Amino acid sequence: MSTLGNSTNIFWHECPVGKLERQKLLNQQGCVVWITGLSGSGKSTLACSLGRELHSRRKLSYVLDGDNLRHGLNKNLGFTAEDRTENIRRVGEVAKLFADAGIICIASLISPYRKDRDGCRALLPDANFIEVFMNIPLEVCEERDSKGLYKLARAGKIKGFTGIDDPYEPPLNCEIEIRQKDGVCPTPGEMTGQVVSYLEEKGFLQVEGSIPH
Ligand SMILES: Nc1ncnc2c1ncn2[C@@H]1O[C@H](COP(=O)(O)OS(=O)(=O)O)[C@@H](OP(=O)(O)O)[C@H]1O
Ligand SMILES: Nc1ncnc2c1ncn2[C@@H]1O[C@H](COP(=O)(O)OP(=O)(O)O)[C@@H](O)[C@H]1O
Repeated sequence: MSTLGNSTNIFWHECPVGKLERQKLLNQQGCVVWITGLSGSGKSTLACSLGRELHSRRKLSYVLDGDNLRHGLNKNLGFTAEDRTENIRRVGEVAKLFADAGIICIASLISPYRKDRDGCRALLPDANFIEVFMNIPLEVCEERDSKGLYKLARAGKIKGFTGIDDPYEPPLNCEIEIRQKDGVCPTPGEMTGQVVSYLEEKGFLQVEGSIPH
């Protein structure tokens, strides 16, 4: 018997098929690619492009996109500091389940607070949490303004917009940084290549003793 959070009298039930067996079936290692950055920095673009590239390599991935999850799982949350923290906590827990399933989980959320991202990292073995920082200047994100939200925030019609009147805390020690070179943003293909190379180098795209199909 154990006590956890607000739940009492709960038990952990071990299932017979474990993570390693699932990974062998998939010939890959479950992990979380956590993409953080300002609105408009290219998180969703990278997440989708990465998912497509992994799929073409017969690797199973799944995208957890902040905007999309707020249509369902997180529809009761807004953008106060408390709600953002709860948003990230929930997605971190879901991402952990996907990684345990052997899937390469791609989470793309602003996730503005360092301690919240670190909390998600702490749910997994450290190497299995790959933090990708979209280090794209605010001016570039604002210039893109694909949803028109920066314009509304500047006009005071959205309060507490990240980067305008709400904080963003950049990672101190991320695994991957996407940044401009000579004032030019990498293309979606280049960003994707950077992440795939990392996954390949660290051995996430294969597993010893995989079961042939
Ligand atoms: N106040 C405020 N601040 C920032 N973003 C806002 C806000 N209001 C709405 N939006 C839209 O919500 C998307 C961000 O959702 P997230 O779940 O990723 O945010 S967070 O991680 O909880 O901070 C974000 O999507 P992206 O542009 O894809 O980042 C916006 O479209
Ligand atoms: N590497 C890139 N180079 C040029 N434009 C990009 C790049 N990545 C994203 N964009 C464009 O910027 C806008 C915002 O991208 P998006 O992926 O929606 O950002 P986020 O999910 O961080 O809000 C979109 O119009 C997208 O096409």
